[in-house]
Amino acid sequence: MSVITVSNLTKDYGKNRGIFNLSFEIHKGEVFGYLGPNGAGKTTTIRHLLGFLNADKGECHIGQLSCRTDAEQIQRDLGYLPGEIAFFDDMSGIGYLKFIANMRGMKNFEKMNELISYFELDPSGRIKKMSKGMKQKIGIVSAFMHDPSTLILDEPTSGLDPLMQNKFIELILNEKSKGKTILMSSHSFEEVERTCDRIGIIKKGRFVTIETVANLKKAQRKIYSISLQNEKAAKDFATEPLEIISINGDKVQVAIKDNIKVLTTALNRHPVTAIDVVSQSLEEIFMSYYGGENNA
Ligand SMILES: Nc1ncnc2c1ncn2[C@@H]1O[C@H](COP(=O)(O)OP(=O)(O)OP(=O)(O)O)[C@@H](O)[C@H]1O
Repeated sequence: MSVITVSNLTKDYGKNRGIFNLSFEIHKGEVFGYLGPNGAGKTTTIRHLLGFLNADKGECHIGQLSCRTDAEQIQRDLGYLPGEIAFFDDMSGIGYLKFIANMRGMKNFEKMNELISYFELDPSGRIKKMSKGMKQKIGIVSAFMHDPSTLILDEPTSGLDPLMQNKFIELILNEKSKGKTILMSSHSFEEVERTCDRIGIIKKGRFVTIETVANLKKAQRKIYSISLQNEKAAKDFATEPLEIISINGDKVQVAIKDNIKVLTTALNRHPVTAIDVVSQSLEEIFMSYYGGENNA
């Protein structure tokens, strides 16, 4: 069952900036990672889902609600963590949380208190005086405290230290086990790898891929490091019809996708002393989609 549905969503800011014909669905109980370089269009998409922006073309829905016409209800029900949180700086952390709770008509504060202690947060001080990480924790508590069934989180761990990032990942896994549906934009490959079922990567406002994490890993070629008896043998090995990545002394690195037979034939023909698989991290896989560009 689709919980978040985006159809042909387009917002054209001119000069090829914005988002163009984006379509995707996020199913119940799924954690969807929304990735892309800076300026790719992640926040623009999210702002449409919250009903803060109206599309030039296309539409999006959360459950049965239209993000355009039912924005008020969506904003009340959804668990939303913005990329940049606009706080009332003069309020205390707890004052802000109670204010939001009140707006949502929240009666039960159990989850709010649990989250405050889980993230080791002292919300009594004024937000103005809080560190970036503390403010981020307030934002996270605010997004999760009413136990929403759907959450949209824009770079949720930015500003958190590694211990707290880990705690956040545990929180996501726990919420996922309860059937929550989550869209999460992120620049942290580790966080995405550990939490997401599927990933959509956008660049310049268009999808370059939407894939399961498992398939992304599978589709990737494998790198083998072959050790040979000496440098000359390594050079000879490198003349085989294989994709040679590097030759370094008596070691040759080759990339293999479907041509494993070519490799086994080559291995039989040369004085090989060892073979190691060089594992590629998901980050390296992502970077091949990002294309190594700094700009979207
Ligand atoms: N109000 C606006 N007016 C004009 N251009 C805009 C506006 N808002 C966003 N853009 C442009 O649209 C593109 C997408 O921006 P967006 O903030 O959605 O990217 P992002 O993927 O969230 O980036 P980041 O990872 O840096 O947060 C960028 O080129 C940005 O400059």
